[in-house]
Amino acid sequence: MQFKVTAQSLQKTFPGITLPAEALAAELNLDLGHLQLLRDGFNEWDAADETVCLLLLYLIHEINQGSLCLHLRDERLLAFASQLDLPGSPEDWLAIDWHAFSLSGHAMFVLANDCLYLRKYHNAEQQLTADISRLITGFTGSAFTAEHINGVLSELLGQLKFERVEPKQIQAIAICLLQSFSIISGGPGTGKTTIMLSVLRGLVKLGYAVDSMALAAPTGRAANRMSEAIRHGIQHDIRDPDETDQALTELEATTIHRLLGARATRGGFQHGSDNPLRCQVLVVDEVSMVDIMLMKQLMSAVADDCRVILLGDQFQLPSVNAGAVLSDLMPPQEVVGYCSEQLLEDLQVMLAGCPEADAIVHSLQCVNKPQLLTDRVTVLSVSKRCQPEIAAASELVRQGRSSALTRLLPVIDEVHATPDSGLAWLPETLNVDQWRGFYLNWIGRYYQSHQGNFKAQLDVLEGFAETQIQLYDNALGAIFKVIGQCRILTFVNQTEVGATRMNEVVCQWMRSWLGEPAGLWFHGAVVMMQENNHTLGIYNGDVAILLRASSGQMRAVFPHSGGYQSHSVHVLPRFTAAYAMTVHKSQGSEFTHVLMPFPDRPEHRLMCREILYTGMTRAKQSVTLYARGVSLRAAIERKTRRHSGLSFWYNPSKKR
Ligand SMILES: Nc1ncnc2c1ncn2[C@@H]1O[C@H](COP(=O)(O)OP(=O)(O)OP(=O)(O)O)[C@@H](O)[C@H]1O
Repeated sequence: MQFKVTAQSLQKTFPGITLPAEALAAELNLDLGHLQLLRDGFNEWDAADETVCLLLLYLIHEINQGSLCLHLRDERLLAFASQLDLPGSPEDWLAIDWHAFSLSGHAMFVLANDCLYLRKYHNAEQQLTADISRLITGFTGSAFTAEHINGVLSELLGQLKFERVEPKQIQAIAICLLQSFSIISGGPGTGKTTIMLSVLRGLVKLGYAVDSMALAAPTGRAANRMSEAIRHGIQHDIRDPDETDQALTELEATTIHRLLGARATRGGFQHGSDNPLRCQVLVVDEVSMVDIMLMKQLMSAVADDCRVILLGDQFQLPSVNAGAVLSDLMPPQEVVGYCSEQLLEDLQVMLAGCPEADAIVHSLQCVNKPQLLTDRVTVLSVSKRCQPEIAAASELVRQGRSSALTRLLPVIDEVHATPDSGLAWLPETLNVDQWRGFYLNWIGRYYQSHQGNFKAQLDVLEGFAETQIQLYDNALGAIFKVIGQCRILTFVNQTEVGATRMNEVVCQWMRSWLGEPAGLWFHGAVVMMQENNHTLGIYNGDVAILLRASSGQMRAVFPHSGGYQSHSVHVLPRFTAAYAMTVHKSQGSEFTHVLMPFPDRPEHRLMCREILYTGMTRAKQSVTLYARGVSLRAAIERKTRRHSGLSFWYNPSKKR
């Protein structure tokens, strides 16, 4: 938990140094923990002057914004320095002897490639780089020739039920079978899970045992979705699944923390370089949510004979903690689609007989000096699930094209005009009561138009027999379909456009619509967990419906392994209403219709492209934005920027 630093605490921490404390506290994202570390240092360092102090405060700010380091030539730093009359230039700052600043005999900072690091982040970055290199160049597991893969690949493609497998999907499967380390990035519905399934099936055909495979994701909910997706894929997308497919459906994905054996009390992990994981294939999903420290630990625990496949969407929100590992590992836009001559030759052999072979080969360009990751990444871009207008609009957001997007958005002025399909923009002109009326109408429309599936089924479930939940599959199925219809996704928790307030207002309306008495919770309330409970198999972000059971007790019912499970509300982790949730919480979920209200301050720090992109791409059918034009433009134009030294994997000689 971070405590916001005040001007007063800054002055107290650095009494000998004249600082524009008010400006610093207002503009920088500082925390007390890091500040105390600097205070301890300043007591020991003779050479620390005002410039050092300000640069280190800016370093803390950058770390708290998710960067691993401070780029000493960064334009924003230069603008900030000139605003504060900070003496010197980047050349002077680079010439400071940063190694001289140590605490208890340990150097605290590292300067590398014009970037200033706290040592722990530099070490993490170095170790991650070394481990990924090791997994690529020192792989000791089974490798397959292109000829060998050719037979398996055509069998795999022939077993997919789709009318057309996209060229990039085929390329991704081929690359994952060929390479010991590969990454697939793509937006929602572009087929990452489908590819993963084909790759796992291919590896089984090539001789890997199902029990040598491990699946992991950063959160329990994402891990659950991964296992469910495999079961669903085998059932629906594969022609004539056989026994090994059946075995694959039994693979249970786990959280990365659990896989690594995180120690609850002593901290640290059981698995690392000295005690590697035993799996020979590791697939990690939702990698955009994994921070540098966890990724470093995970890669260090992967044995030399293990294949690694990373899946995620590089354009989604980066991890809560420091780093943007997935996007750092992906190629910059200008080198997407580049590969080595060797890969091109291999692809020609692997794809022999495949009707898409020419399209794939012609979409690639050879580079003279391939780097470590050049031949190991595939970007998927055709969504097989998302409504085309939403896909096109989210692409404009991703590219930061605010004018093009605002031109594309149909402007509406009332709730009845919100579309059943596609996009709409309601410019923010409503007063508080009108705004509440708007979103109650919006939510009410979906719940009321499905009354028979929601209100009527709640009557069926009133006083349900808690030990025989399987008897209510139909009623619960109908209810969860309605719950998945609509969600308000917010940037913030507080204010009239924040999840907390909106949930209160919606709960009040729901209670009265359902005719429920006053009280803390009610029969039919839709709720979301805010913590994990591994024993119950319940995870942060899981959504449940509260129902009164035959015992009179309120119970929460969750979808679980194709059926449902119920728990007394008294044993649940902390939970909240789920009609509105922050975009951060919605990661990995999908809804038919999404309403996104923007904070009215365009300069709000959460107003950024990645949040808007992540929120919009949660919607399958319609997105309605409630925003001032200036806020909408600000969000699209502000890109999250996290500095690290990891982005040199494609062209190390390129200067930033
Ligand atoms: N080539 C294809 N043709 C038709 N449908 C496809 C194709 N590829 C995948 N699908 C279907 O599209 C849907 C989305 O695919 P999948 O779940 O693999 O995407 P994803 O990228 O993993 O999505 P998410 O990020 O939301 O988990 C699935 O229902 C899948 O069956």
